[in-house]
Amino acid sequence: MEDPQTLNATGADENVPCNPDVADSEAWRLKIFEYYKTNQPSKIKMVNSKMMEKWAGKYDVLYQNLIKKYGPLGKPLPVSSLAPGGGGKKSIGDFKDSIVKLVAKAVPEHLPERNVGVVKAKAEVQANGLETSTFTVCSRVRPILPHELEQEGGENFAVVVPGQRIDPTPSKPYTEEMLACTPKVGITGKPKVETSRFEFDYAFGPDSTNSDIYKLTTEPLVERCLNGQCGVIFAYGQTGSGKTHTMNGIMDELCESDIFKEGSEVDFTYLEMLGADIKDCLATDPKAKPVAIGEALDGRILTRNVSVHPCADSSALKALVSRAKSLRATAATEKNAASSRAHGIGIISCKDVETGVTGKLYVIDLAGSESAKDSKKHDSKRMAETKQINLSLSNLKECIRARTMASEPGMGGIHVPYRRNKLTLLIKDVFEIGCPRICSTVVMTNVSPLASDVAHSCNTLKYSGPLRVAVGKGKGNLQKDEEDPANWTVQEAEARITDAFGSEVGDVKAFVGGLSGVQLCSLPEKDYLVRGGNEVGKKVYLWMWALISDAKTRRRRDDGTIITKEDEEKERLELIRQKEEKAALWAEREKHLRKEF
Ligand SMILES: Nc1ncnc2c1ncn2[C@@H]1O[C@H](COP(=O)(O)OP(=O)(O)OP(=O)(O)O)[C@@H](O)[C@H]1O
Repeated sequence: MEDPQTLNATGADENVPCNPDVADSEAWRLKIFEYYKTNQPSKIKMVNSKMMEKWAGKYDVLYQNLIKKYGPLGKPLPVSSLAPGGGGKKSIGDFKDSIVKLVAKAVPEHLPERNVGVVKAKAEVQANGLETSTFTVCSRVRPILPHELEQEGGENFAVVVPGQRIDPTPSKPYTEEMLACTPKVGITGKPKVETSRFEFDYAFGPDSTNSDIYKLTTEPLVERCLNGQCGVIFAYGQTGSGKTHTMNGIMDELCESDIFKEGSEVDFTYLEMLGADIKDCLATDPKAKPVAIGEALDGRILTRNVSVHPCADSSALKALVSRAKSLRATAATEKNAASSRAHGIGIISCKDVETGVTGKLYVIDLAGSESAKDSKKHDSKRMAETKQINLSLSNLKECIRARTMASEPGMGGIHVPYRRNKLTLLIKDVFEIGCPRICSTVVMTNVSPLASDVAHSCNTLKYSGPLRVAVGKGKGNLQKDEEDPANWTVQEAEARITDAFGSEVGDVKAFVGGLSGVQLCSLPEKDYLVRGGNEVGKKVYLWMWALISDAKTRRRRDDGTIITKEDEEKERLELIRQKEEKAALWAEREKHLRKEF
């Protein structure tokens, strides 16, 4: 066999034998092996039987391609000229037009009508008393920005796009896809895209406006808030992916919403949180003490040194929102021209003046997640900030994952670590299993459309998609717990209190005051004392809490049915019987053994 060096091709088009002496596969294998060893040693593993089979009869073409891609034998091209993803002399940016066409092919032409009720449908599962916390997980890809469009060359073109609306199945009644088309340049030097599909409740494209998004995702949360419950929407994603744009847009829409209704009082608070440091953005006293968030013995979340701003009407709320936005923007530019380095938390409270029941709506603009590449140039202070941000984001994801897992039938005993972080502690109701105050949470995953960000976008989408629990999938088949006060209607609450306390409470209708069980659960002790007097009010309050804590520790079978006290007693007696039977058997055996020896 001829020495491969003597067949040395010094240029892409030279000396490559079309019908070479070394025509047999083994000789070509050695030749290609030598080539990789010299020009691309890190890929030497690729010379294997699979490759040889694939290129059988076309080894000369393969060799030509290698020369084009990695340079003539012995003169490898510098690494910097190789495109990411395995390209040759040309980079991904050089194939912009072809890749844009390939991405366009992946986009469906006609989409069926959109289902506009996903958040509400999930709320109905809650309304049955079957689930206390539901998650709707959406994604939004922002448009390419004018300055990005103006950039010549590079990877400033869109590869993340909304895809199909998926046909419904019982476990996935409504699903939309987000596609991430990762551009690559193949060994033949041709561009291609690898399409990854991610499923969400809603996938919003660059044409969707904040107002569209508000209607589908946040309007139902306003209803929650007005009913004394809890709604949370937060934006999560890479720095510069559009979180602040989305959450600010949602707050603007909220100012114009139905949140102002007769008989309710609206308050607004805006906090900024970085690790354990919490700042009240709307504090009027410059010497205000640091904000503190903690948990009371009875499980309520208490905040200290937080300014609460009453809003008489929409223009008062607008003024506060725009002050919070501008303060947040100033803080961001002081530190970094582009980035919010802390979580921004807007809290709207709606108090029913008659009943005192307060609903809450949280609009949370999370600090941007950063990859190692993004934070390479940070100084030590910025690195410490990044660490804090990444820690709290990972805790938040862990809590959502654990809470959604706890919604799967048969998944008992799951720990949700919401106390590890002030952000998750603040929105504890979302994570507490069996929390009497029901919560609807919307997770908005923001991604950049750019080819240069596609790896980060894929990671973000890959992580957030599975957090979604399909409507009715969760514990949809759970047996309703009739003993849990959170499930009582107004009439049931009246009947239960009458059964337990008879005439002791006096006028039971006045005591219950038209509140449902879940509303009664969220009343503080002092309200019970006002309703029933110090002695009886306290008795009813303690009785309610005993029922609530029993409901929280109630055991269930895998099929979702409740294990009642009687069932537990039967189980206990059966265990005793089995133990006694075993003991008797052993006693009998021992008797026989004694006889034998
Ligand atoms: N849907 C959109 N339409 C138009 N412009 C958008 C959209 N989304 C984002 N932008 C623009 O993109 C830029 C970055 O967005 P934004 O500041 O919201 O990102 P971010 O994710 O909050 O970043 P960071 O985490 O660094 O704060 C802004 O100039 C914003 O106006």
